[in-house]
Amino acid sequence: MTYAFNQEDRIRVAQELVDVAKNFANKGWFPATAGNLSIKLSGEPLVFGVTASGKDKENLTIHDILAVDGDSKAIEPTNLKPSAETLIHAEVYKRVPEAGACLHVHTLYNNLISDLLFEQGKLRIQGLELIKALNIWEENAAIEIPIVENFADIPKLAAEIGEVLDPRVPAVLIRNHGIYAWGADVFAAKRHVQAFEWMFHYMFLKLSVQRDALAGLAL
Ligand SMILES: CSC[C@@H](O)[C@@H](O)C(=O)COP(=O)(O)O
Ligand SMILES: [Zn+2]
Repeated sequence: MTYAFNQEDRIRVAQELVDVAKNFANKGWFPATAGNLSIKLSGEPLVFGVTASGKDKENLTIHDILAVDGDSKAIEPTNLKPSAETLIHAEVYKRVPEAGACLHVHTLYNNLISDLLFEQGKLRIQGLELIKALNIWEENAAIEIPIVENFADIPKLAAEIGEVLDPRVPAVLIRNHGIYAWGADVFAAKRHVQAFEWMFHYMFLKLSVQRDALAGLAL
C-alpha cells in the first residue's frame, strides 16, 4: 500500500503531538498517563499518527507515536501498542472529514460537569465569548456538547460518540472520563480543548453558585 504522506510528514506530526502534549501536561490534564492524541496523515485511505498506549504524556517523545489505519491497526511492524481508545479517534475522522487532529484529556472540570449534567445528555452553553474560539461567530450563540456514558467496551463507546457528535460543536464529553475534541489541524484542536475546558470551569462554578443561592432561599 502506498500512502499520501512521507517520512517528513510523520516526523512533523509526531513533533506536533509532543508539543501539544507538553502544553496540556503543564496544566495537569494527563493525570496518571491518561489522555491520547492524534493527527491525521491521510484521509483516503484513513491513516493517522496516534500516541501509544500507557505512555506518560508528560514526557512524550516522537518515538511514542505510531501510524495506524481506519481499523486502528498499526500500518507497519512496531513494538508500540496504539492507544486503547484509538477507535474513538478513527470514528471522529470518519464522521468529520474536515477533522485533522483529535485530542483527549482528563480534567477535573470536564469530569465534574459531565457527571452533573449526564441525565440531560448534554451541556448547553450560551453567550460566552470563548464560543468564538470554536469558529462560531453569531451574537449570543448557543452550543450543546453531547455527554455519553463511559462504556468500558471501546467499540461501543466509539459508535455512541459517532452517533451523537455534532460537527458544528467539535467535542463530546464522556461521563466521569474526559473530553474528545477535534479541529482542522492541531492548532485548532488545541484551541478548542482550551476553550471547552475554560467554559467547563466557568459552568461548574456558575452552577455551584446558583445551587448555593437556591439553597439559601429555601432556608
Ligand atoms: C490511566 S487511566 C486512562 C485510560 O483508561 C484511558 O482513558 C486513557 O485516556 C489513556 O489510555 P491510553 O491507552 O494510554 O491512550
Ligand atoms: Zn481516556
